[in-house]
Amino acid sequence: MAQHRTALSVNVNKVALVRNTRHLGIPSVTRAAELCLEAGARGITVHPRPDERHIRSHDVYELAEFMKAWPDREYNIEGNPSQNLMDFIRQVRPHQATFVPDSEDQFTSDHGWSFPQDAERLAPLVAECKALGVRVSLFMDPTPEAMAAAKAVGADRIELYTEPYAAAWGTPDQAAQLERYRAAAQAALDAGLGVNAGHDLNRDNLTAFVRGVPGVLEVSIGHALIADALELGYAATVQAYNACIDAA
Ligand SMILES: CC(=O)[C@@H](O)[C@H](O)COP(=O)(O)O
Ligand SMILES: NCC(=O)COP(=O)(O)O
Repeated sequence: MAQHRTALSVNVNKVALVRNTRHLGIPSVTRAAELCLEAGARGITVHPRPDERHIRSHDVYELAEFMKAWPDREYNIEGNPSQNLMDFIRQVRPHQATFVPDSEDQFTSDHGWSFPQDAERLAPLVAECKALGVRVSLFMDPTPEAMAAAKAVGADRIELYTEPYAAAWGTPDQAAQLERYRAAAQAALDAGLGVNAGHDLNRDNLTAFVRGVPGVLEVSIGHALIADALELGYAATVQAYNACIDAA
């Protein structure tokens, strides 16, 4: 059993994706967030991409207003600080900004920041967030050697990009992948960083991840969780994911 309970932050991008296929406003992104928080999610995540394919600007602001009624829960906004993210951070001041090095038209996130290449442009943006009172997490591949550099640019946390772990689930590579993430998380902890994780986590692979990777403070989960919610409903789904965390 982990020493702390890993927080579940529900990414509601995919609710907006369905909503955007009509002009009817359903399904509601804020109602989804409300049902997830009522069921025990510890936070809400959005990744407003520049093309607004799912989360749109108005969603970011409406969720910011909505989250004021949930002062003990976390609002996490993800994105590339060289694109649209910083304007949202300046206006909304969420609890956490997760910097992700996606291109403008990226299909989905598929890699973390690179050091030393990205250090010079990240440092002032990290500093600006922290001056605004916003915690900064950097989306990172599971590379232990990069963690000291992430700390050096001022980040509070890193978010381990977990798609390679998820892709290896149920294959002979599973144990080796988990070991990569364990080592990367330990290096982050040793550097004084908090550890988040996300991308393609699901009800099958979550427990082993939280059990095997030290110090995971938060998992942000969207695609699989919202797919499960189509079958089970938001409340039962959030409870099931929290049960996966507790089973670790
Ligand atoms: C950083 C990360 O892994 C998530 O933000 C993920 O990319 C969600 O974005 P999509 O919902 O657009 O795939
Ligand atoms: N930061 C990861 C996230 O928010 C959700 O990723 P996914 O579960 O949609 O792959």
